[in-house]
Formats: sequence, structure tokens, C-alpha cells
Amino acid sequence: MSQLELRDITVERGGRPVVKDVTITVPAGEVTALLGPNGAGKSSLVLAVGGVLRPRPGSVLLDGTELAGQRPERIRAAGVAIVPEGRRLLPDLSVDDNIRVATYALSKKDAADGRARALELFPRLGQRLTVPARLLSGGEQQMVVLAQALVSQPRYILIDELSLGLAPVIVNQLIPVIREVAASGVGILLIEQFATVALSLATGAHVMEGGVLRYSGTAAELKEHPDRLHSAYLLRGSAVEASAVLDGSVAEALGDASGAGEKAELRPVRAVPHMMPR
Ligand SMILES: Nc1ncnc2c1ncn2[C@@H]1O[C@H](COP(=O)(O)OP(=O)(O)OP(=O)(O)O)[C@@H](O)[C@H]1O
Repeated sequence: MSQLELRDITVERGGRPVVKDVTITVPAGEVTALLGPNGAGKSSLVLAVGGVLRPRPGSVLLDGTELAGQRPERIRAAGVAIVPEGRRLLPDLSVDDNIRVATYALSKKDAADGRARALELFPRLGQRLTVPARLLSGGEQQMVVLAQALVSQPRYILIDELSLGLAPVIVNQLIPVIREVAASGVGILLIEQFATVALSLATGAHVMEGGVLRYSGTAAELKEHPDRLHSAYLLRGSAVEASAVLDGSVAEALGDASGAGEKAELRPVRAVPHMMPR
């Protein structure tokens, strides 16, 4: 069975290891959750898999083929896409152009197929194709960001913080899309601040803290033994954070039970020059 294997990965930033000897398998067709407090090393791991940071040492094996140390374009072309935390759109470009920007390395046919698939997953974007990205709500922006990753029809996708800054009502719209993408055979590693969201989608689950894995097992087991998640969060002394992610609904965890929160939906868009076509 197809899988993406992150094996014995160590990542250094600022001269110190922030990911230490982490091994995670992401099976095809399933969501695997990666949880952990701020600063645990989750984003650094994603950037290392995507080729933005170099794992030293470590392997990223796609069905046995080594991808570690390759250029981001090569990793993406091999079928592994990443959605880095806080990715921004090109604010003055339309939704359609932001999606097209992400297809620049694809053949004409693959770009057209990928765009059609992305719009099938996010019909809302089909109605907003000509709208400049800066006028989108936070939820719509996140849909475009996900569409940019999905447009290359990856076999594996690593999503860093699906719900960050989004109102619960929007998160609830994204959850079925993630489920559908996984059901279509794509392996997903999902980093998510709210354990309730991640564990509702995931089969496998991992908890990271201080750069190391504190738990690796099934999502069901973690739901049954929340103390394992709790202890990792508490290692950072953030009891409030631990209760927020574990107790109650997404809405309560977000502190916005109404689900309305226009402000929570909106976030500023900034240009990311490296996303421009070359
Ligand atoms: N550019 C950088 N240079 C040096 N150290 C960094 C850099 N970015 C992050 N770090 C450090 O790396 C460690 C891991 O951070 P990382 O962002 O990977 O954690 P995380 O689990 O994704 O947390 P968050 O959800 O807050 O992003 C932290 O100690 C952080 O301070």
C-alpha cells in the first residue's frame, strides 16, 4: 500500500534542533493528525518535508523513493504538496489567477484538470473567480490556499493549521472537503490546533512536543486517553490551551460559540513574491 514515510527526521533552525528524530507514516487515503503546542516543531517538520528546510539527517520516502534534500518543485512534482502555516495570496490577483499561479509548472492538460478538480471541491470559489484575493473572507482565502495545493493533484498533502483564524462555521465547511480529498485516495497529514477537529477526521495521530514525538498511535485511542495529549500540552505549562483543545466543541474552543464573527473570518492578505510565476 502506498505511503509517505517521514523517517528519523531532525531539523535544525537557528543552530539548534527543533525537530528531533521524528518518524511518522502517512498512509494513502487517510488523514493522519499531528498535534502539539506552539513551538513543538510541527511547522518545521512540514517545511522539511516540502524541501524548504533540509532535514539533517532524515528521510522522506514516497513509496520508497527518497525525496529528502530535493528542491521544493521536485518534491511537489513527485506528488507531495504542503500548505505552510499562514500562507498568503497575491492580493491584487483574482481568485482564478491565484489558482493559475500554482499551476505554472504543470502541463496545460494537468493544469486544466487540476483547476477543475479544485473548483469541484470548492464550488464557492467558482462563483468568486474574478474577485481580487484581498476582497475575500478568511474562509474563502483558506479555500484558495487549499486549492493552490490541490491543483497539482498531489498524492500526499501536508496541511499546517487548517482552521487558524477561521470562524467555526467556516471550519465546519472545510472538514467535509478534507474528508473527500482523503476518500479520493490522497494521504493527508493534518496539523490542527483543535484536537476535536483533527481527531474527528484522522485515523492515525501523533503528538509532538519540544521537537520529539510524545505519542504515536490511533486517533481513536487518543480520543479515549486524552491525558496523553494533555500531558504534552501541559509540559509547556499551558493548561488553558490544553482544556481549550480538549473540552467542548470547536466553537467553544475558538471562544466564538455564535459562529458568526466577521472579524474572526477576515485576515489581512500579503503578497508572497516567491509564488509568482517564473
Ligand atoms: N526562522 C526560525 N529561526 C530559528 N528558529 C525558529 C524559526 N522558526 C521557528 N523557530 C523555532 O523552532 C521551534 C519550532 O517551531 P515551529 O514553528 O516548527 O513549531 P510549531 O509546532 O509549528 O508551532 P506553531 O504552531 O507556533 O508554529 C520553535 O522553538 C521556534 O522558536
